[in-house]
Amino acid sequence: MPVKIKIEKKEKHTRARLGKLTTPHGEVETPIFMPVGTQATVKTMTPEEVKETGGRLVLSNTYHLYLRPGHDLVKEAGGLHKFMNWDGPILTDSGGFQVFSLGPLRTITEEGVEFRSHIDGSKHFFTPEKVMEIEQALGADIAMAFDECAPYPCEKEYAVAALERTTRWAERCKRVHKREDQALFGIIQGGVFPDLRERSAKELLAMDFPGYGIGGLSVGEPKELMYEVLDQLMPIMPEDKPRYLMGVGSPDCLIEGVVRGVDMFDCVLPTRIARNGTVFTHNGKLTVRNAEYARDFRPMDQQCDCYACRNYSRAYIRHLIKTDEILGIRLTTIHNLHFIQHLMQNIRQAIREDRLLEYREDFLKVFNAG
Ligand SMILES: CC1(C)O[C@@H]2[C@@H](CO[C@@]3(CNc4nc5cc6c(=O)[nH]c(N)nc6cc5[nH]4)OC(C)(C)O[C@@H]23)O1
Repeated sequence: MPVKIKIEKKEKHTRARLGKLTTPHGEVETPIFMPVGTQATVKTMTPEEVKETGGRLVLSNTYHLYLRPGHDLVKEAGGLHKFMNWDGPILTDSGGFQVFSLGPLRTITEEGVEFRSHIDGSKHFFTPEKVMEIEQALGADIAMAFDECAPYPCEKEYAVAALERTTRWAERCKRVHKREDQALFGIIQGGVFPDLRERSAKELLAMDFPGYGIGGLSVGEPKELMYEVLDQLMPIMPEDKPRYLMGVGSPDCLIEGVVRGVDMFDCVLPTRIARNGTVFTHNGKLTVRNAEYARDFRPMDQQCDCYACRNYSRAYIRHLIKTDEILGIRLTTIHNLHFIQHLMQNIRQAIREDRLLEYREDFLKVFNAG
């Protein structure tokens, strides 16, 4: 079994779990936030810096790496771990979401998806079999199945068709996935319809994947609706398999997801807003590029002990960002990744001490007041 989760403790008042996820490239603690490295790099960070912020498992993307530099090149380089010099676990998303979010540039059939590259408009055709070939060549520890993510909002009929195709494609992925040192995770769809979520889950649970992505969320639906879907879905998920909420998220969504039994998260938010000059602080978000910080010689977050907050002021980081100095977005990225990983560490400690609900209240009271 290349990937398995061992639940160390269940929080007394919620569905939250503390776990250890074992992979061919090492063991990580859950709940875990996975920094996104779409094109085989967590943008602006060296692997050592990602580790220094607390990152242990990173994401990369099949669609992007297939287009550039090509999965055959990555395989020739010795696989993704060697290519990007990351010796910890890696998860690759299947690109299902990317090709669907290309909008009019794609055509869906039972066989697969024809799409045009967002780079040069060239035509490509992804089938479950092709995506498995790509992911096995890349060599991540966890590979996501090729699925169809229904948009939000969408008609129930559309969500039914997408979940049924997702189930059929999951079977096709499983049939051709041979790499022993790579775990294939199924992805649950069903939009925001409780009965469809239950049906998608049961069909995929019957295939006995080692772990499950919860797809089709964080696609524009209200947060409360996402929480409702989780409230209905989690009770039927097996205790001994990892639950991975795809594309989530912000600090409040991470806490709410853990409360509902999610083990794994990924999101571009912390690194994306960092490149726009916005950082998370204990008092909410701070856009350090704003003029009000021009002569503010305090650290971005006075409660933070990350490299950026220990050594640089808001004024200096604002100056770097305003002058397009690359160090500026590197420092905001280091801070945001550290902030999120520190939040996850506090969440895991709160589970250990059965005080996750108190932690949620305390954290959000200050964070949302900012
Ligand atoms: C939150 C935030 C900042 O994250 C950004 C942007 C828009 O939302 C995101 C994050 N949400 C997200 N939902 C997903 C659902 C699936 C899914 O159903 N299947 C598969 N294979 N992969 C998925 C990946 C997902 N990512 O999705 C893209 C478009 C990748 O950019 C992200 O808002």
